[in-house]
Amino acid sequence: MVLKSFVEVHPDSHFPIQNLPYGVFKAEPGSEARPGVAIGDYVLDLSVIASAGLFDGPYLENSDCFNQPTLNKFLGLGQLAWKEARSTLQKLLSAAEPILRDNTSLRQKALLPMDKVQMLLPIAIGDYTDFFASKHHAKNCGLIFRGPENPINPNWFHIPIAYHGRASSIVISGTDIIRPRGQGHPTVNSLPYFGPSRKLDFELEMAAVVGAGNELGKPVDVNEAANHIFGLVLMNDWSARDIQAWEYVPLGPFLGKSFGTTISPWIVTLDALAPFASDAPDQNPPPLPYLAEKEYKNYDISLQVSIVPAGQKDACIISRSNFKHLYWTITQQLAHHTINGCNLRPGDLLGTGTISGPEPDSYGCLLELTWNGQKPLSLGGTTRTFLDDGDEVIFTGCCKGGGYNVGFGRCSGKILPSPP
Ligand SMILES: O=C(O)/C=C/C(=O)CC(=O)CC(=O)O
Ligand SMILES: [Ca+2]
Ligand SMILES: [Mg+2]
Repeated sequence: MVLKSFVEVHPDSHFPIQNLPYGVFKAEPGSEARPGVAIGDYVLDLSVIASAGLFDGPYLENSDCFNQPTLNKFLGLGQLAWKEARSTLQKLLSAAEPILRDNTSLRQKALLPMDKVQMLLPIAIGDYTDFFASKHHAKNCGLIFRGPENPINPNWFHIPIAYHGRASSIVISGTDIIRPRGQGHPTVNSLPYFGPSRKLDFELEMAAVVGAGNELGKPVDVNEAANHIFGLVLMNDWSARDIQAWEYVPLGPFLGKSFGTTISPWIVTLDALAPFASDAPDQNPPPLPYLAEKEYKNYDISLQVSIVPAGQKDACIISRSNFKHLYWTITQQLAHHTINGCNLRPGDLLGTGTISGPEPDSYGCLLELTWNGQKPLSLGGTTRTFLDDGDEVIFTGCCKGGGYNVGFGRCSGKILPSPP
């Protein structure tokens, strides 16, 4: 039988009792930030549950991890504490359990309507890394940026390539993104262009949130790597293609990427995603032993990108992709990240890279969808090559289970004009 909550949850909801993703919210503008989990259209305030003494297992009983303005402390406690929290919360919220169900005053204090609270960044992100793990995306970018000779560099099939991103400009879904200014390619015999980016793009990604870290000098074994990942969020790695194309040869992404990155507010745990595990694509050539896994696992997460064009009300779907298309798994990414001894810390964010599928309608950015502006997209009676000021980009992600969803909600951002 499918587990049910006493909280009424619509069958289409992303947040049934099987999910219970973690976020950080403010009940009112002046109030303190605190951790919560999503259940249907409500947020369960974990500080209230903790104060009521309802986390009574060995790992959480005397912990103040739910009286914090971020989830970092809880993440650092490790997977046994996460499992204890999940089983405590699933029990408390289940239809059969009277403790919270039948305590009206506690219920009113602990369950807050989601549309009344403000969601914040759930973690303090010390370091942010962005991988490049979709073969389809790597190939398309190679064809566009480097030509048909060798679209994918040979090292790509051996190394989960990444770049170090900028943590300070990571923002929560719903935050406006200011169009960056920067340098673009000179035309023949002229100086480089300087001004507002003319090729502003999104990148459909997900990101792993690091739970327990590793010590400097002590790499994480690839078959242990899942124990270090707390969960996943949706991520938009906003990218200015003109700035990127001019600056990144030979060193890689810098100002073309660092002006903003958006994440969704709810961290869906790997425990909630476990029923949706799917086989990752075959890796040929086989990876080196330190990247060889007992099981190559992705998750079947349907992803969708829509745009509300400037001045319009309705969203137009422009791409449908899936997390399962990633070539390098998140566990290989994490193991590779630490193989030189680099230490990860609770709350670090590891972007997967743009998640493009094999079909043109599953590409994960406008660079690919419009083939660098050569094939404009039609949407809502207008067309786009790259993003206009006023456009809003919305990602959603959801796993469909037997009788329930495990979803991520949305990750959105609207483009504001560059400063004058
Ligand atoms: O050089 C290229 O082919 C393009 C690279 C990127 O845009 C970097 C990036 O953000 C990787 C990714 O999202 O997959
Ligand atoms: Ca990216
Ligand atoms: Mg970015």
